[in-house]
Amino acid sequence: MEKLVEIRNLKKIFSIGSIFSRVKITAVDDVTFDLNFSQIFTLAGESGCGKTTIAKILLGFEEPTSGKVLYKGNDLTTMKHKERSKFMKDIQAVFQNPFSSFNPLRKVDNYFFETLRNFEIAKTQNEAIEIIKEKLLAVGISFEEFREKYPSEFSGGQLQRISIARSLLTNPSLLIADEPVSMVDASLRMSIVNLFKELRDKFGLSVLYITHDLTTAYYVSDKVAIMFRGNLIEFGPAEKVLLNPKHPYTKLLRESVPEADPKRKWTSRIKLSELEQEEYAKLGCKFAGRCPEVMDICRKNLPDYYEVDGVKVKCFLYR
Ligand SMILES: Nc1ncnc2c1ncn2[C@@H]1O[C@H](COP(=O)(O)OP(=O)(O)OP(=O)(O)O)[C@@H](O)[C@H]1O
Repeated sequence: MEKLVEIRNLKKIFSIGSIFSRVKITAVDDVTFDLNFSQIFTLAGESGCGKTTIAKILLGFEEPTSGKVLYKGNDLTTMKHKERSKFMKDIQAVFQNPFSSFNPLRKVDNYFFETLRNFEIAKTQNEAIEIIKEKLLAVGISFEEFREKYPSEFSGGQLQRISIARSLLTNPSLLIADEPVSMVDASLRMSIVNLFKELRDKFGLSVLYITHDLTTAYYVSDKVAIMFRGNLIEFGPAEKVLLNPKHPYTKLLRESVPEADPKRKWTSRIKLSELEQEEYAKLGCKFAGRCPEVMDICRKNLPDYYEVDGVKVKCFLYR
């Protein structure tokens, strides 16, 4: 299968705190993976493990400290702003809270017409309406129920579907969806993430799905990578990783599915918990302090990847 995104040895170091109490954390630590065309790739892990930082680097909102991101063979990390803007159309994002993506005083259809105008996708109003109808149909919303309405006239689930339709207007190859259903009613979550599969099959879309929720991840993903304190600790085909986890952290994560924080914002102030600081600073395996199967070596050295049953696992148990 052809590669859409190639992430190579990606690293992002943040400095947090005041000059008197500076802390450095490697939020993304030597991360390498491929995302193929027409593939749903899930990054899963508890809050603060580095998932969103990877998404931000892909979207150009953060610069990596080192490493490469190749998109369709082009290195996004060394590209000048003007060159990079060519890819803005091709990589779209959907966020946790659909209500914060739209101004409450502006009709939602305005955003759609504006995007089609800005990217010169439709030449006439009629052409624009046809494109909008097609994209809305793909997410199960009719043009009639959508036109001339304000964001507050939709439910959270409807508005998230509409956000997804909006992201499709530019015919992207990649959709980055960061916790897209954590604020949606639990009964509707599956139907929304199932859209990713339909869009993959209908438009050949690839999706980078970022979540805490292993249940939706299991149903929609082709591949899953589990992250812990900046490292991908286990990745491979979704069924193998989630039905038969190898890493002790993945096993624990399966038992206690953490909830996403609904107050979390992409721009919120950064505060590190003590546990987070301590784990990020560890020399060996970052999970050693909590691991039920910890060995001496885990506290001193960071394990390599070992291949077990088609899955890559960063754990000395598989040496
Ligand atoms: N701009 C920043 N400045 C300093 N530290 C940051 C910044 N952005 C993220 N971090 C820190 O990097 C670590 C990884 O954060 P990130 O948001 O990528 O994690 P996450 O897995 O997406 O978690 P969440 O789901 O809560 O957003 C966290 O410890 C966070 O506090």
